[in-house]
This record gives sequence, structure tokens and C-alpha cells, in this order.
Amino acid sequence: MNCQPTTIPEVLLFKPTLHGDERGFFMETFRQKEFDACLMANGMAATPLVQDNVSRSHRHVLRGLHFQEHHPQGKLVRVSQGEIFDVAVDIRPQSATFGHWVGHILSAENRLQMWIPTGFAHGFYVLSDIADIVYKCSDYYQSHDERVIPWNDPQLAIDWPLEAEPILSIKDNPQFFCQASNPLVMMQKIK
Ligand SMILES: Cc1cn([C@H]2C[C@H](O)[C@@H](COP(=O)(O)OP(=O)(O)O[C@H]3O[C@@H](C)C(=O)[C@@H](O)[C@H]3O)O2)c(=O)[nH]c1=O
Repeated sequence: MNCQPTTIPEVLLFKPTLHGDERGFFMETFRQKEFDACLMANGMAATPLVQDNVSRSHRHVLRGLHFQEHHPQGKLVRVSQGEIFDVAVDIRPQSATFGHWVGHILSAENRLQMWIPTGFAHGFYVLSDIADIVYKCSDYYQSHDERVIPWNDPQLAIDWPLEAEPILSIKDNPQFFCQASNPLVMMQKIK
């Protein structure tokens, strides 16, 4: 498993080795020991991943930007079918890259996985008819702790590769957001 930092050094891209033969292919998509070695090689602590999720979305669905406030989750995101533009936003107030974002195309074809550490908000936009996202998390989902940052926050100015108006859930629709107190972005306590 090859791993490289992105423009935000703690956000990593992983590419599993693919073993192809006449039957098709085989790849290990996650190995805790190698994953930890990559984190440590990039100055981060080893991180057990405790929850595994799958979501399916249609073309032009945008989910995000999400994070948990008191129980932050690191997320290792990959795509098993289709293609997405995956985004991590640094929301660590003390960070040199606070407010910066990084976005990469993840697809079943390119096999890339993005590591979004704790202290980041996460979202994605779907570029294929269907996209199946598979992601492992470093802490458990807690609905009451989930927070949303508007996907189109002008201060973040994320350059989404929009092909059409995004399809949003109600909680992700900035139209339904309250006024915010956060200095960088509007945040909403959603539950
Ligand atoms: C995220 C999540 C949701 N759910 C439930 C709650 C709800 O009934 C249903 C759909 O949840 P949501 O609408 O919150 O799903 P979604 O909008 O896909 O939320 C996800 O978005 C991406 C961008 C992330 O980064 C994830 O961490 C998560 O926040 O699934 C769980 O049971 N466990 C989970 O871990």
C-alpha cells in the first residue's frame, strides 16, 4: 500500500496494490498495521478504525460538509463503484492550514483512498451515475454530535467540479441553516 501526503500534510492518499490475473484482480483495501505505519511516517499517531460504512449516491448528490464536534472521526474513504470529488476541510483552529481544503477524485478505477484525520470536515460530490462510498471511521457515529458546514461557504470557496445543481439532504441545504457564531464558517447544530 502506497501512501502520500496531499497539500494539507495530514490528509493522505493511499493506493492499494492490485494483483491482476486471468480471473480478475485481488487487492487488500485496508491493513491496520500498514495504515498505522503510513500515519506515523507522516507525523501522526497510530489510529484504530472502529466503524465501517457504505453509502450509495446518485449523480450530482453532494453530501457534507460533516464532522463530529466532541467525538471527532478520522475517515478513510474509498469508492467501490463510480467516481466522486472528495473534500477535506481543516477546521483545527490552531492549524497552519485552518480553513484550507483539499479535494481529489476518488474512483473505483483509480483505487485511491483519502485519509481525513480528526479535526477535518468531510464532503463529496458524485460524478458518476451511481457512486458507492466505503469509509472506515476512527470513532463511532453519534447523531447528536454531528455538525454541518455549508458546502458552498464563501470563505472556504471550495472549487467543486459541479456539473449541475447539487442534490442535497435537508440537513445539508444551506437554505435551512441558522445564523452562525463560528468565525470561519457557519455551523449548525443539527440535532
Ligand atoms: C453517518 C451515519 C448515518 N447513520 C444513519 C442516520 C440517518 O438515518 C441515515 C443517513 O445519515 P446521513 O444523512 O447523516 O448520511 P450522510 O449525509 O451520508 O452522512 C455522512 O456524510 C459524509 C460526507 C461523512 O463524512 C460521514 O461521516 C457522514 O456524516 O443513516 C447511521 O446510522 N450511522 C452513521 O454512521
